[in-house]
Amino acid sequence: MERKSNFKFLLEVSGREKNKLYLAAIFSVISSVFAIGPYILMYNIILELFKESVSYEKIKSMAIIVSVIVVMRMIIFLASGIFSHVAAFTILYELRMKAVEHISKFNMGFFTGHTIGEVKKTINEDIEKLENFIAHQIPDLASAVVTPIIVISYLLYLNWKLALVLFIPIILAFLSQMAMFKGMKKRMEHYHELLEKLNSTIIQYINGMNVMKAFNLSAKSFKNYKDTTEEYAEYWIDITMESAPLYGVFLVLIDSGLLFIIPIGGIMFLNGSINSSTYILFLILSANFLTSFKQLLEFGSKFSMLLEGAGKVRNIIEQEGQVSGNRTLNEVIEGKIEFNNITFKYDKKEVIKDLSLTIEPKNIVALVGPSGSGKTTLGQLVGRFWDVQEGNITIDGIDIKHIKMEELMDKISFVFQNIFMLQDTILENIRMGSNKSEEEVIKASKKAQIHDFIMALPDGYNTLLGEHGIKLSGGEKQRISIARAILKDSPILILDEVTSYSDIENESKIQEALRTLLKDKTAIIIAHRLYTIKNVDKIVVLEEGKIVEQGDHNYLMNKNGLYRHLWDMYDYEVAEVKGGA
Ligand SMILES: Nc1ncnc2c1ncn2[C@@H]1O[C@H](COP(=O)(O)OP(=O)(O)OP(=O)(O)O)[C@@H](O)[C@H]1O
Repeated sequence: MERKSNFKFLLEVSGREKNKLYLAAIFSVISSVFAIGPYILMYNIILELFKESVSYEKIKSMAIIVSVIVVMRMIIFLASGIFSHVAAFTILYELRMKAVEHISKFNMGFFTGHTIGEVKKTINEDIEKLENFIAHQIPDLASAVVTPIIVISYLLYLNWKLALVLFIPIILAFLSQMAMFKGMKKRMEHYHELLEKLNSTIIQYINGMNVMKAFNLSAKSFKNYKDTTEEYAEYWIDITMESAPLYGVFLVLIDSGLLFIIPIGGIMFLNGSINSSTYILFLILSANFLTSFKQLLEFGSKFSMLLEGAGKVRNIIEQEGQVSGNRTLNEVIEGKIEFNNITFKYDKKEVIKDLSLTIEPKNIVALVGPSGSGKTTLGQLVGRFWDVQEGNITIDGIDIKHIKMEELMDKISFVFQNIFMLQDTILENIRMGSNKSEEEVIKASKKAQIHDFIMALPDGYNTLLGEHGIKLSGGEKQRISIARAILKDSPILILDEVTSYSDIENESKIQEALRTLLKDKTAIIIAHRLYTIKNVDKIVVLEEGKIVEQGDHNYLMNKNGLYRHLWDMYDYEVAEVKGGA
């Protein structure tokens, strides 16, 4: 069932460049027909040589025809390759763009359900395998089907009885192939699983190297990689051991065609049912016929591998993305956020439970609570990183699911702890694809307290970040990310407060930058350090996905509940640190 639809998908994908592919297939067939030409001429030359008076003129002209055919075949073969490759790379480009574009529509859930290794393998390797199918196998298949048909039809026409003899090795070889492919689909699925595992262990091993080194875990992780590589090697050894005998039988049977033709043809020749020329032609063409047939059967083995890969590509391309709403928002919005009886679970466990909360326009609300109480999740739900299962979230009374995704993203800025930097200049890292001018970027950077730092760099705003450029400290990245948000100037802000600052100077600069950023915005601060949120409009205390208290600092301190308890613990920790220092 799945196999069929994966095949359909392959045809559909290839169909986008069908004219080029038809041409490639036609040229490929012509080139294979031309490939038979030299055999026929060879046969005629042999016949000529057997004649009593050999005409060297005739042989010479046949030799010239053979060379012309060989050259023409080469040209036609090249043309077929050019058409199929142009088609393949056009399709591959489209598929890759589509896959990458489509991925951005998935909610974060997709990326927790699939490893980076898996996604990378699909976009790079599985799509690349389609190139093999489109550029090589479609034209090869066309000629592998057409050539044996032409040859066998001709042989049947010459002498159908002797031609039927050729079917004996074919039927036997076919049976051995069937035995070889039994359970192939399962094996191919296992092969792809192993390859993905191999990919993700490599990525994990390299990406996590610094953390693992710090914890002395690199040996363990290396062991994971080693084990997966071993498993992969064992898989191939098993497959080879299992299929090698059957493949050997297949090859022998296919090549045994002449074993049947020589004696049976010989007997027929001796009893006068065929003449010598027919006998010679059979000997020559049956070898050609069986080789093309071998190609056709071998195609089957590559094909099941390809279908499995095509299935993976489909999984990404046809995976339902997050449905964007179609409502647009006013240029200027109030920025009121309401959570109406929302319930959310990542998997089975409810992380947010029937929660309701209203955040008035331009108010700053801090979410506090023990680790794992759902603060980050609640913040991310506003940007539809995930969709709630029950209830709804509204902005100015409009359900966020109904708002156009681009509009929603335009109205919300996120400042996370884990800041992603593009491998680009600082200017572009602050601009983040917007068309804001350099002056505006500089203004935002000044407000974010990062301008002086940038100006002290050798290339200023044109300094490259990333692998080939400079590295930033955590606090500097934080200020760049604040500059991004100031420049974007969205009315709503979701801020995941950093847990620790590298130094006092950085800390005071970041606090100053945040004050500018938060001015006149509706903001949700996911708070980890209680003293930074003492003055916000409302503090919401979460525990196991529920609001247990809310109010301002003084109210909550007097209430003597969880908030007070968190403060007591916090004071104790701070005193400990100070005492220890
Ligand atoms: N991507 C995810 N997939 C599955 N479960 C998740 C995911 N992210 C968080 N969780 C779980 O959801 C719960 C709430 O997590 P969340 O990060 O929202 O809490 P938090 O209050 O922000 O915690 P912290 O203060 O430690 O950052 C936790 O039990 C966590 O394990």
